[in-house]
Amino acid sequence: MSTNHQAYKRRVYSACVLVVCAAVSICAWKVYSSCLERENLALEQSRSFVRAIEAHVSESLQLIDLSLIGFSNAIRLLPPGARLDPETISAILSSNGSRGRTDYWVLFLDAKGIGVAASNGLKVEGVDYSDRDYFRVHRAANAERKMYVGEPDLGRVSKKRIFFLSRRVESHDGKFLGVIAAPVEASLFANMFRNARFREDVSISLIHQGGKMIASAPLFEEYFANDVREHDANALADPQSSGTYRAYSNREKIERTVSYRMIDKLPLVVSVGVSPDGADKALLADLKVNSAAIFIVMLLTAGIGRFAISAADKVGRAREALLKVRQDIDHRVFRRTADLEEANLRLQGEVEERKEAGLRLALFEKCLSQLTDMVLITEAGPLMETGPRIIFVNDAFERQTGYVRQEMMGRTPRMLQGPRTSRAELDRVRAALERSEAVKTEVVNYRKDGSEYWVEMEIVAVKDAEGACSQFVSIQRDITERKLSEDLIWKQANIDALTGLPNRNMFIAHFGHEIKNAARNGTSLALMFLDLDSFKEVNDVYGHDVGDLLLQEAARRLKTCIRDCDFMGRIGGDEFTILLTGLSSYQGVERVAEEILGAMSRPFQLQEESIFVSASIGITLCPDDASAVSDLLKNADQAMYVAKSKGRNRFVYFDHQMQEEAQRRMRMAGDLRNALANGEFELHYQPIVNLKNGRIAKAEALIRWRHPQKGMISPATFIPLAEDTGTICGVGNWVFEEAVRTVVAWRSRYDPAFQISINASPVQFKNGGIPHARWLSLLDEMRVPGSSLVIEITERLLLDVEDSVKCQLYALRQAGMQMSLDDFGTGYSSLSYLTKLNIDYIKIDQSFVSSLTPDSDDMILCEAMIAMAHKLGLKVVAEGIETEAQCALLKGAGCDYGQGYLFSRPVDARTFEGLIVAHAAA
Ligand SMILES: Nc1nc2c(ncn2[C@@H]2O[C@H](COP(=O)(O)OP(=O)(O)OP(=O)(O)O)[C@@H](O)[C@H]2O)c(=O)[nH]1
Repeated sequence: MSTNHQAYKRRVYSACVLVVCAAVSICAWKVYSSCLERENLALEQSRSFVRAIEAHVSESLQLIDLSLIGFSNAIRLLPPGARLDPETISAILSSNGSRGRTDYWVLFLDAKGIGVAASNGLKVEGVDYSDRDYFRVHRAANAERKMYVGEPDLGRVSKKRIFFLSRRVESHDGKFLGVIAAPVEASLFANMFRNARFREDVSISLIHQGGKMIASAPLFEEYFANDVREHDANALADPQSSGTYRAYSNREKIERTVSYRMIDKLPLVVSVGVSPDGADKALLADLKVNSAAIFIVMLLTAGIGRFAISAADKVGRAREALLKVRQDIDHRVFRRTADLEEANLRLQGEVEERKEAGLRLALFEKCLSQLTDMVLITEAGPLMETGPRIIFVNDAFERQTGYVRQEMMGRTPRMLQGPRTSRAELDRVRAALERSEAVKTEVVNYRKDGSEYWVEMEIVAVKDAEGACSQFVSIQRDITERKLSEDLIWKQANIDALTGLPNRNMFIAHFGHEIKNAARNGTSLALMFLDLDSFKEVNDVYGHDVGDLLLQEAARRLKTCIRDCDFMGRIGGDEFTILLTGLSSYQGVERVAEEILGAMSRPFQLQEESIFVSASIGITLCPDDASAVSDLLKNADQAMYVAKSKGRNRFVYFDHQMQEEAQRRMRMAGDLRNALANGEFELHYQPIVNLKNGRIAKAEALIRWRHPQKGMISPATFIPLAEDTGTICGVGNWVFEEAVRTVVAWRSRYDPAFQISINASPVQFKNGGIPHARWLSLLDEMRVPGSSLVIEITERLLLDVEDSVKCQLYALRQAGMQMSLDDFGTGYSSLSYLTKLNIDYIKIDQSFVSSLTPDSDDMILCEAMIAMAHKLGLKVVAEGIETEAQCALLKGAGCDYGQGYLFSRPVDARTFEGLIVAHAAA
């Protein structure tokens, strides 16, 4: 049973209880109100009744009074002197209306109260009525001329229960004639009262004010003429008014509510009593009726309630069943509606989608046709055997390939592939597509006309609703230009343009791979570092173009000496590296090195010239010597450097002493960089003597390095290092400044024309150049002319002379400085440079002087060089003069100046000054 139904039942119970309570309350209220009502009604009835009785009695008595008035007037109007005898009075009384009436009659009493006659023939004549109250009242002198009602009593003649109405009869002159009285039968009113009672308990009374009962119902006979003053005291106490009081009748054993009323202007009281018992009975009857009604109502309520509950139970069950059915129906309807709405939405969505799809398709087609990228769509057909069939290509695809669409439909993308299309890339693409994965690639494709182009393509798998791959979409872009430029950039970065060999970058990268491969395979490698010997001279003598050709030819020859699996590159000007790979032993290495030396030593036939060069090779072994690219390259370089130093045209294996030597050089290079700042350099001076007069005319400044730990280090050791490391520029500047300061001092002290020669390295002219502005400003500052200095340059500088070098030499000469060509005769000096560069002095190398004897070749060469120099206007300085004989021979040959141990070793400045002084004194 549902909670609703329980609630309903509770409501029914409550309603029943309410109905019963209401019925009981209504009945109680009804009883109570009817009780009140009845009492009020009884009271009201008694009041109305008493008024009606009063009216009736009053009216009846007024009628009788009218008779009395009539008789009275008739007697008064009798002629004066007429006798009031019984005949006359009887005549008067009989002529009027009272005759024949039974309820009252009229009698006349004379002035003495003796009966004269009666209207009904009653024998009252001579009966004394003078004791009657009414007679006494009327006879009194001050008697009022109005009707008087006498007390009830039994009639003296009639013997009836009567009371008297009477009037005083006077003569026309006011003389008392007697009393006209009308005895009225009380039963007349008693009967009327009896008939008027509406209930058994009701009592009606007419009481004389004197206290005697005139008429009553019930118990008329019993109460007549009884003094009821005690009983009806309330009514008689206030004769002017009306009212109500409670009275108890001992005789009837009943209590009544009595309403009384005084009859207007008469000494009579009418009272009507109503017993509350009567009302109680009625109330009881009402109660019974009401109780019965309540009982019936309760029964009915219970019945209805029970019926309602059982009906409600049924209704509840039916309602629940209905509710369930309804809920079920509602649920179904709801679901159905939802399904329908969903289906409707779906349908609408589908319609919209189709519309959109149509629009999209049109848009896509438009976009695809206008796209600059190529689009190719294939079915997701067999990838391995025939390849997927083409089902769509866009306009860009047609333009790019030269095929029209119809030619491509149904065929496979293989029609675009060719010999340079990477198989490996295609395999990778195919593998990805078989997994339905998107894939990107760059491949070479071929147009209809056979020309190739690079494409960058991204292929994605189009999947159907079940996730199965249905098509492949390939978006392609022509990247030929990018590839070409990438290729070019790559080549520029990796390939030596002159020889087509891998350059330093590529060689190093490949070298790294080979080291890994060798480590993996357990094989060894041999690295050769090859530098052509004196290749610079080839350039110098035959020109750069010939040098290029020679390098190309050298590369070709080298290739013939190595296997396909070996790898070689050009890593510098005339430097080649050769990597012998997959070696199980080093036995073949030497043979290859010798073969290379042989190939290089064969003459190079270039531009109808036979040119001879050789090569120096440094060899290092991996993993025996090292396993890192940089270490191996360094090793081979060091070994090559040693091969050079051992006289060139040879190969040298790397050993660890070389490494130590290299490290020593590295340390020294570091020390060299600090030496300048630490003031570790000194200038020593060697005199240059004027051979004609024997005086010290000049001094060559020679640098010395006083190392704090290693002591004095020779320039032959550190100058090449300074040149290699670039510190030579700083060192050269220091030398210049120091020489200027010295020459200033010595010029002022000893010889205003004194000159100091300083050596300038070719590297100084190349690396940043000579800071001639700084040098000249120093000369200005020191107030010394440029001519106080001689710059000694080597033939190397002249051989490699470039415009920038020429400019610098020119600038120095412009400042007044003189030029001296050092080591003259040992190199490939071009004599034309001597005049072009305004050389002032040539210094004959000491190698010509050291073994100088008369008629020797060196003597002839020296004489030739001196003669040539003089012819060109140059002065000659002979170096390395150690003996007087040498000095004499050179002097005899016309040499201008001499320098050597014969005169002095290089000495410090202070000692040199001593030499000047001594020479001057000598
Ligand atoms: N023709 C030509 N010469 C080059 C090229 N690259 C560098 N050189 C020159 O090759 C020469 C290399 O000289 P080095 O190896 O230092 O000296 P070298 O004359 O060979 O003397 P050693 O090596 O000491 O035997 C320099 O003169 C460069 O200017 C090039 O591509 N073509």
